[in-house]
Amino acid sequence: MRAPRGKNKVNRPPPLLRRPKIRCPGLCSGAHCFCLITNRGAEGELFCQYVMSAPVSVTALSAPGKVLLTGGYLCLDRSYTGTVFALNARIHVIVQQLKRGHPRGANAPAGEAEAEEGTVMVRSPQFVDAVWEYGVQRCENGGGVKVVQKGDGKRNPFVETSLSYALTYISYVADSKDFGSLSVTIMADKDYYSETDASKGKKVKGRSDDFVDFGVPLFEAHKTGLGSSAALVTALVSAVVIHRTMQPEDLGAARDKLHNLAQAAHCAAQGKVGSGFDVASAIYGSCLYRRFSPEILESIGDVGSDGFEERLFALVEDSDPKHQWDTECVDFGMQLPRDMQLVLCDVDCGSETPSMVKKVLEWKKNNPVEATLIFRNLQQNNEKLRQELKRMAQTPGLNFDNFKGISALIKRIRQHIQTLTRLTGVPIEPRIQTELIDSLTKLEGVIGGVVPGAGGYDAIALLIQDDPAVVERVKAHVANWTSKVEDDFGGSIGNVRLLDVYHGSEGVRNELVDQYAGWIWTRDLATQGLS
Ligand SMILES: Nc1ncnc2c1ncn2[C@@H]1O[C@H](COP(=O)(O)OP(=O)(O)O)[C@@H](O)[C@H]1O
Ligand SMILES: C[C@@](O)(CCOP(=O)(O)OP(=O)(O)O)CC(=O)O
Repeated sequence: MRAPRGKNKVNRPPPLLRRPKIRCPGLCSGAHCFCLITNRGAEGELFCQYVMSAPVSVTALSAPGKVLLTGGYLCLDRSYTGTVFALNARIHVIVQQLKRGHPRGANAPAGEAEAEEGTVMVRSPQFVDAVWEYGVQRCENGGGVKVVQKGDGKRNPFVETSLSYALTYISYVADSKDFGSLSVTIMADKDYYSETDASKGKKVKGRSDDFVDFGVPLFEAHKTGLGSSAALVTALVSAVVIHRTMQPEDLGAARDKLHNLAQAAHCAAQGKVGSGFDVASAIYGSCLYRRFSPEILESIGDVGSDGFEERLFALVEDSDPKHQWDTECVDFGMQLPRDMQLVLCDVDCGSETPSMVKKVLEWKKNNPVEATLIFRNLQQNNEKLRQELKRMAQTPGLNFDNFKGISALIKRIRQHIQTLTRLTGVPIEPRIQTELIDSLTKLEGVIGGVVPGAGGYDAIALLIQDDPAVVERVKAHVANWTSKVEDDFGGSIGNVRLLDVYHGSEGVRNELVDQYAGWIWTRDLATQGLS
């Protein structure tokens, strides 16, 4: 079914005043010195507005990061499941419609005539030089809509693919290829990346301190492994689709289609079909996840190939009887039991998931009997743990003293993971992680801990009593942590620190724009009654 075309949600503001050209000290990091200064900050400093045009409507939403508590490797196979928890760390995307047909005029670089028809300007203002400008290209023979990066800056495949997929879908649904120009701002909660000197720095007057300035280029930032790309792709495709074809209140009803679109875009950007648990939790929130059959995405082809838009439309609408979506997200939005909290400990070390996955799958293929035995054992215990958590979440009046069964189940799961580590020769739970989890588990108030997802030298997940004193105890324990064992894979642990991240439960959701004050064009939004 074709959805109605988007409507402007607010009245257009009066045209911007043109001012003399000055290098911008602010939001765009000076990268766009062709822009005209139009805004004054709280201390009288001038900020640019990219001057292409004035924002006329805005859509803001966010999607959560994830932690795959159990089911790493298993959930790549539809015979098994994974329990994924959404986190309260979220990636936000704000889409602003820019005034139509407004050329970049005298400031436009030569040879960019097509930019005047449709430009997408994407910024991640928490990072240095994180600005990507795209022209919108219509492809022949139903090949869809492709965004083409201008300039020779480092590409961002996740942003680029999400935009191409979202615009292709919209143009087909709305039967129009006319998007005007869009500005997209990406904001990430601070715990997606390790701290930097800048992120620990002082608050900037007039700018919301819900978000921090990392002060480094994005590609130098050290990820903490919360699933930034899946949350980003999910928030970005959802924001663009909602912005152009729906109203924010349609988000709930559109979830399944947005899930299909985000899975397709994320796989294309990654260049591989993963289990998709991260995109699913970004859309639906915490859930028991069973993956989709990988064949569903195999025949989609590339943006620009003949008939791509029709194939993408059928995929998103789930209208191809030969390739029907079979993702299962059960109990989505599930909660933890009362008096229980989930926290993550960053070990400042990160692992290479793709090669670990490849090696485990190779081992599984070469050792089918052993692999089935251990995967089944793991699945059974993972399922027991999930059922127990669910039962406790639904039982009133429980507290920490009731969590002994959970501790025992986690221990058993870890024994199987340690066996898998030994058999595969892949550092899923390497010895230095075992040492850290074991020592944390002995602390009063800690229920248990696991290496989530693919494991490796990534952050560990702890279930603890929901009490600030326990958080302080864990923090004190890991401060100045040094390993006393020799690692079986030669790994080492850097700074261990408790991330300020908890269970969040909720999937993609609409956001209010006032929380982005100082990061987006709030002055204009305020005059439009939006902030
Ligand atoms: N704040 C951001 N702004 C723009 N792009 C981002 C941002 N955060 C992440 N990305 C994109 O996601 C990529 C990281 O994805 P990936 O390596 O799969 O890590 P993760 O495990 O966190 O998903 C980055 O290289 C970048 O392309
Ligand atoms: C191995 C896996 O089953 C789980 C990987 O989980 P992680 O949370 O480790 O993933 P990344 O965000 O890619 O680092 C692969 C999958 O399911 O896709």
